[in-house]
Amino acid sequence: MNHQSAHQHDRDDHLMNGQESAVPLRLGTRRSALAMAQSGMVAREVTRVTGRPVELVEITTYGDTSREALAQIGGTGVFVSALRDALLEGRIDLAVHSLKDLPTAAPEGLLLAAVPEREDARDALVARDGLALDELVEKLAGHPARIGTGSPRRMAQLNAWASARGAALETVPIRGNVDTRIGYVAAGELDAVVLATAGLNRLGRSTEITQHLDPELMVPAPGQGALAIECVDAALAAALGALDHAPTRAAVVAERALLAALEAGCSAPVAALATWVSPKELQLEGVVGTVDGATLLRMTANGPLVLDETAERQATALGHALAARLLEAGAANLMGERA
Ligand SMILES: NCc1[nH]cc(CCC(=O)O)c1CC(=O)O
Repeated sequence: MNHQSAHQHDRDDHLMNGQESAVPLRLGTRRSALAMAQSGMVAREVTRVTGRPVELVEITTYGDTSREALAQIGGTGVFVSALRDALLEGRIDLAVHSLKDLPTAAPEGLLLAAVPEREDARDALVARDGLALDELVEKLAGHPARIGTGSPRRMAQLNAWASARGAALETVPIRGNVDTRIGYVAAGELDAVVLATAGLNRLGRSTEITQHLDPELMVPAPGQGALAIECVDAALAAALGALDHAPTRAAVVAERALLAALEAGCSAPVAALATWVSPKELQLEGVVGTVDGATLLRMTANGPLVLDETAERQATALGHALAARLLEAGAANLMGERA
């Protein structure tokens, strides 16, 4: 009997702990297939490191409802603001964003709890007939290849690639989710579209990629392929820190420092990619140009970087140093040339 009640006592304890840990964390997410895929993956990881179940809370952002071109509605923050509002109002406990959609300035009270390990940062071509970019323009024999992208950064680098080869290419501004964009190619309305490799991988659609666009051809957007987990509560942020990948965080901090410094000085397309050339050296490549591709400034900076508590400061310094060199080389003159 004694034995049984002791056993019962254990079970009650266990149940109480179980109940405490069963309070679900509310994870705010956009509703797009890509956002849901990313949030589902993060949700499983959050449960693994916190022991708590996660419930997805769908939030509609302005970027999801507006039909306007992103360059028109301002771009920065349109996919993010509604999620951040929900965090600050306590309607959700954490939010998952694509890091490249995250404005460089964070509002007071939000913590960047984790930057998980980055997926493939490269852009990807999804072209008709399984073609790569050079095969596409060759096959069209002087008729301009029609390539869909709404991104000034992608337009600038596609146009620069084409003019360096005397290839005929026309960028067509498009918007919409991954399905819609690939649909233009399937329907024969466009010869190709450019999308982020990471998004296609996360959606299980990597087989539709006909060419990975290496940085020599196209440097990705700052933060592309990486996710950001934001929250308000410091204890939760500390627990979610287990999902942080220090080398990824340092890389995206460098890329975003470059973006922030250039945003102040120009509104031209900006690309940035930081890669680890050794475990203690980060290389940052930055591109600023005009949408027509006529001017493309491209520079690289290397910095020794130790992944300790000063890592973010070192990465920021690397981004700022490269931005200063780009501005000195004329990046500021590209100001206002956004198309
Ligand atoms: N602006 C939309 C957006 N934000 C993040 C991604 C892709 C996923 C990522 O970069 O992590 C995309 C779609 C795309 O560019 O194809």
